Amino acid sequence: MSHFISIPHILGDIKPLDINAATAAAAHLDSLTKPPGSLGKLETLAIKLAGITGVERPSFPHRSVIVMAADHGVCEEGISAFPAEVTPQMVLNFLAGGAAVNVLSRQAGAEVLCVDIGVNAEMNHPDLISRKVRMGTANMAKGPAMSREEAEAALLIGANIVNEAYDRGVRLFVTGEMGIGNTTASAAVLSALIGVSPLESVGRGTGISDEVLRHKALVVERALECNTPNSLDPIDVLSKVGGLEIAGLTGVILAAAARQCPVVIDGFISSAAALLAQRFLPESAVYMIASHTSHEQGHAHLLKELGLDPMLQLDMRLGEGTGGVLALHLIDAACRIMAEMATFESAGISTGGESAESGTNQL
Ligand SMILES: O=C(O)c1ccc[n+]([C@@H]2O[C@H](COP(=O)([O-])O)[C@@H](O)[C@H]2O)c1
Ligand SMILES: Cc1cc2nc[nH]c2cc1C
Repeated sequence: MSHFISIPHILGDIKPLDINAATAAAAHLDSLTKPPGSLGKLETLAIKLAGITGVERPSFPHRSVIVMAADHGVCEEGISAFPAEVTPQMVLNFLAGGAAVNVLSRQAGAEVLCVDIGVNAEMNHPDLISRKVRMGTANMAKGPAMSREEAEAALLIGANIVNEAYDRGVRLFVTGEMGIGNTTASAAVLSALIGVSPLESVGRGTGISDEVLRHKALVVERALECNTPNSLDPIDVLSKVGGLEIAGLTGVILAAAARQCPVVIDGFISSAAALLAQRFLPESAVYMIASHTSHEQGHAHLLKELGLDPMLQLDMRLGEGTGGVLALHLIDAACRIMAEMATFESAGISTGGESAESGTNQL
C-alpha cells in the first residue's frame, strides 16, 4: 500500500460506510435465535463493523494499539500532578511490558506499538518506533506549541504507522498516548474547537488539587488568548495549542478510516484527536468506536460533539489506550455473535408473529 504523502491524500481515500454490508449484517442479526434487537448495542456495533469493513461478518485477528508519546512545554506552568520526566520513564515501562496498557493488551490479543513522536529525552530501544518530530512542544501559554509544518509532519507519521501495520495484516486499531501535561493541551483543543470555556474543558488529569485546577483553566485561557487558534482550521489548532501525540493520533484515526478499518478511541486525549480528525473530514467519524467515558471532565463534551456513544463507563482516567483495549472484548463479542449464533431456521425455532418488533438496528 502506498505511503501517505499529504493530508489531502489521506482524506481523499476516506469513503462512506458500505451500506450493503451493513444492511446484510442487520438482516443476519434479525435471523438469529433471539428476539430482534435484543442484544442492544452489541447489534449496533456488529452492523457498524460491517459498514466500516464492507464485510457482513468481519473478524479481527490482528489488532494494534498505537501509543504515541510526547512532552509538553506547558508543564513549566505547573499544570500536572507529576513531573515531565515520567513521560520517558513510562515509555520504557511500555517497552518492558509492565504498564497497564501492556497487561490489558495481552489479555485482548493486541500488539502495543510504542512511538516516540516528541519525547523530551534521547530514547533508545530496539522496539521503540522512533519518529521524534521535536523534543516536546513549546509552552503554549507563551506562544505556539509548534509550527504548522511540525503538526503536519506528526499527523503524517501517525498515518503512515497505520499504513505499515495495515501492510502486515492489522485491520483494527486502538488509539493510546502518554504525555505528562497532555490533558491541558487537550482541554485547549476542546475549548478552541467548540468554544467551551476553559473552566469546563479542564479536568484533574493525573490528579491535581482544586487550586491547581483553577490555575490550569487560567493557563488554557492564556494559551487561547495569546495564540488565537482558528476553530475552522484544525492544523492551526493543533500547532498552536495541541501536542505532537495528539497530532500523531489524528493521523492514526484518519488513516484507519482511509483503510476501512475501525479505530477504537480511548479517553480524553484520544477524543481530542478524534474531534480534530472529524474537523478535517466529518465522514471520518463513522469509522470511530468510542470505548469508554473517561473520568476527565471535558470528555463528555468531546463525545457529544463527535456523536459517539461510548460502550463502557468505568471511571477510568489513565489513557495509554487502556479503555480502548478493554473495548476490544466487546468488538470480539459482536463478531462472534455474527459468526457463531444459530439462526431460527438452522435451529428449528419458531419466529415471532407480526407483532414482533423488527431490530432496532441502525448505524
Ligand atoms: O485519556 C484520559 O482520559 C486521561 C485522563 C487523565 C490523564 N491521562 C493520562 O495522564 C497524563 C496526562 O495528565 P496530566 O495531568 O499530566 O495532564 C497522560 O499521560 C495521559 O495519558 C489520560
Ligand atoms: C505513572 C503514570 C502513568 C501514566 N500512563 C498514562 N499517563 C500516566 C501518568 C502517570 C503519572
